[in-house]
Amino acid sequence: MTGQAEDTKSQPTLLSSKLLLQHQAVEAALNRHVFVWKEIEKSQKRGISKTPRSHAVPVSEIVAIHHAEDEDHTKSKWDQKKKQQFSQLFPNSFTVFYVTRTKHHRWRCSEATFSCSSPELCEQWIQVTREQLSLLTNRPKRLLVYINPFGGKKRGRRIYEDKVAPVFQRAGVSADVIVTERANHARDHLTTEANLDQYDGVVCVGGDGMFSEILHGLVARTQNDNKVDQNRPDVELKPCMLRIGIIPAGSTDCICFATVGTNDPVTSALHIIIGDSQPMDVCSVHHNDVFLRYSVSLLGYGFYGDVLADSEKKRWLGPARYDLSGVKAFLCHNHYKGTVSFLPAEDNLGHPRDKLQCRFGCSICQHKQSSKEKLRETADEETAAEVSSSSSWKVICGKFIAINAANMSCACPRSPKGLSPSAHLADGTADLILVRKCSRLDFFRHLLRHTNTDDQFDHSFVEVHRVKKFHFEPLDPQPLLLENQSELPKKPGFCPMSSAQTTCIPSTAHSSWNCDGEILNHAAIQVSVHCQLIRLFARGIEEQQRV
Ligand SMILES: CCCCCCCCCCCCC/C=C/[C@@H](O)[C@H](CO)NC(=O)CCCCCCCCCCCCCCC
Ligand SMILES: Nc1ncnc2c1ncn2[C@@H]1O[C@H](COP(=O)(O)OP(=O)(O)OP(=O)(O)O)[C@@H](O)[C@H]1O
Ligand SMILES: [Ca+2]
Repeated sequence: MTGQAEDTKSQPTLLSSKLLLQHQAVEAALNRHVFVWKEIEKSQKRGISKTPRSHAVPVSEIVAIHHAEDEDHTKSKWDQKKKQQFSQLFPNSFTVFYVTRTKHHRWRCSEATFSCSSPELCEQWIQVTREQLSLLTNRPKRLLVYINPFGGKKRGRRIYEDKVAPVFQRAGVSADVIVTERANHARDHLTTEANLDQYDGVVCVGGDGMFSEILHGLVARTQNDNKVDQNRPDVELKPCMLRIGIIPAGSTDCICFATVGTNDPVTSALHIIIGDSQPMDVCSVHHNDVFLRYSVSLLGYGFYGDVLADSEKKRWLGPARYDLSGVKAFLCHNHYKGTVSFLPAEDNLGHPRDKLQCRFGCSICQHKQSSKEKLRETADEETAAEVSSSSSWKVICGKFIAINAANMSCACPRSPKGLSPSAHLADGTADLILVRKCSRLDFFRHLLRHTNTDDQFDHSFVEVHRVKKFHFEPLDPQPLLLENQSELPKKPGFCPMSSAQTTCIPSTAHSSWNCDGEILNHAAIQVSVHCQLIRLFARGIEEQQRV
């Protein structure tokens, strides 16, 4: 039995009785925190006595409780029929649906059906359990769902209808669904139209691009409602009240993977139902005094900018476009001149190479949360100014193959540990990775380390800093105009001081920024990390799986 089951002893029991679980007599008990059932001593069979098994489910992980005969839309016709037959044999039965953990951080909705000795007892179990569930105020009741029908392998709608909607229905979560009709439909609807008062959360069904739409819509709406000007690079943004759920149906699903540990629609649906909450940092990106975009995962100039710029022309290839463009960018082996200046984070926020990974209940992110709250409570602006000026700006000038700012690990199926394995989801910092000009073989070694256990920062040409803000200036801020304009590359991605004089055209010495999978129009940018600006229906990656 788990530690939580031990809790039954210290908490007053709300209900306990003998029940039948698949012909096996059990002693079941419910208190505020846990529902436990224990087999009543089994009769000795052929002289072998079996140890009675017991099971404990935290109330916070109970999805729902229903009469066993209730219709269940998650079941096939065959299973429905079997259920009906069972209900005829055992009329006073109820089914408890609860979270179970399987391999690779996947969650599933399991069920156990208990038969009672009377209809009154059955009603009592259902009522008392539902009362306990209603006390869990963090659970959403009504959601606004946006589905991108064209994301990833174009299976968003099917994924939602087949895997997610039935589980929401079982849990009594209602959803207003909007299938998007164009890019930025979800963003615009959230920013100006949606009546958000009636919802407990917003869910996107799609990839990182779709998440980015929800992020931009929700953050813009919150700032507009609070009269905060997003164009001011130094402004303190208002945190968003509604949580965001991600049902993964995209090409990379990096944000889902790095906050849940897997890109599995049912797992995400269960995290939403039980009302998990994971705060997350958001980077604002400005060009001078003009707001460009927000980023939560990767801001990448050079290699990842070039990969993205090229991959946009190959959208028809689906998720494979990134691999093809990745190989192309690798072969081009471009490097770019520029100046990076950054404001380092305080020492107590760890270091990108300290091997302390951000996990469920991460102490670094929690510490940050409580100090942020304390600061808000005292409204002590002097202390705030002191904290933010505790370190000074550093400047690095050079030739870079890649400049990556990872606001979180960026773990994804392509790279399970991510671009910066020790980056934190909610610490108010990003890890700034500078990959200087090096040989193609060295860069290959560096890339390869994203897929194995070796340290990708352990190279002389790579440096990594934990930062709160950074600026980038390309060496030549004005794009160089060639005499013959037709010689200019169509996208800024493939260009410049290529050491591989293959198909790459020498030109402007500029790459472009990949901002969570969107190309930015400016190379010179100013970036600030806004600590815990949003919250997701997630809990971070769980350390040990209880299988
Ligand atoms: C030798 C194998 C090395 C493999 C190295 C893989 C490193 C992969 C790191 C992935 C980091 C993803 C960060 C997430 C960014 C998202 O906000 C964004 C939106 O979805 N996704 C992309 O921009 C999509 C970016 C996708 C980037 C894919 C890069 C693939 C590189 C392949 C290089 C192959 C060299 C082979 C030489 C023969
Ligand atoms: N109905 C629509 N028609 C066309 N584009 C759309 C529609 N709805 C959303 N989009 C856009 O499609 C883009 C890609 O969506 P999404 O992220 O879901 O899938 P993806 O293929 O995995 O892309 P990514 O690589 O960004 O994860 C998003 O930038 C979004 O703005
Ligand atoms: Ca962070």
